[in-house]
Amino acid sequence: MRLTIVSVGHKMPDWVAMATQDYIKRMPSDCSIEIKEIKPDLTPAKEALKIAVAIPKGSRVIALDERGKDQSTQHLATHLANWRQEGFDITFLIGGADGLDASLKEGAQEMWRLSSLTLPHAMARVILVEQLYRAWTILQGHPYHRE
Ligand SMILES: C[S@@+](CC[C@H](N)C(=O)[O-])C[C@H]1O[C@@H](n2cnc3c(N)ncnc32)[C@H](O)[C@@H]1O
Repeated sequence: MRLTIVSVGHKMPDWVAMATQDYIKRMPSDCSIEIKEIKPDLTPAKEALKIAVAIPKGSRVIALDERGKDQSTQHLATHLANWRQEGFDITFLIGGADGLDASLKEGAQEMWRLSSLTLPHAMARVILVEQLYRAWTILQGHPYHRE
């Protein structure tokens, strides 16, 4: 199973790269996370064209948006276990300053929110990667996650 994050924003501050890489390198090879950065463009519609090209063929798509469906960390762990069992590849989409284009949100299999707050896209990226790592530790019974 491959987890891909297609995220608008490049040349991110060092703290973003450091935080994401720290969690990414803790993930096992059969549950790896790849981040594909998309250069911000003038409109979400223009960004959508580049995002669509970056989505791996056959991958299920989850658009991240503050208006999306709530997920608990425990739910994420259950999803992760199912995706691994089914051998699904999953791509998460994170928009830029003006959010994701409607075409991407409508075309995605699901739309999730990480919080009811509007997060900066850099923060959404770090939180998503940490939550994927946390979900994986739950499946492993690793002490990183405590109830
Ligand atoms: C600065 S936000 C965009 C805000 C934009 N005005 C909108 O209405 O969507 C940039 C991106 O971060 C992600 N994001 C921000 N807050 C989020 C949240 N609470 N849950 C999930 N994703 C979020 C989304 O992918 C969003 O497109």
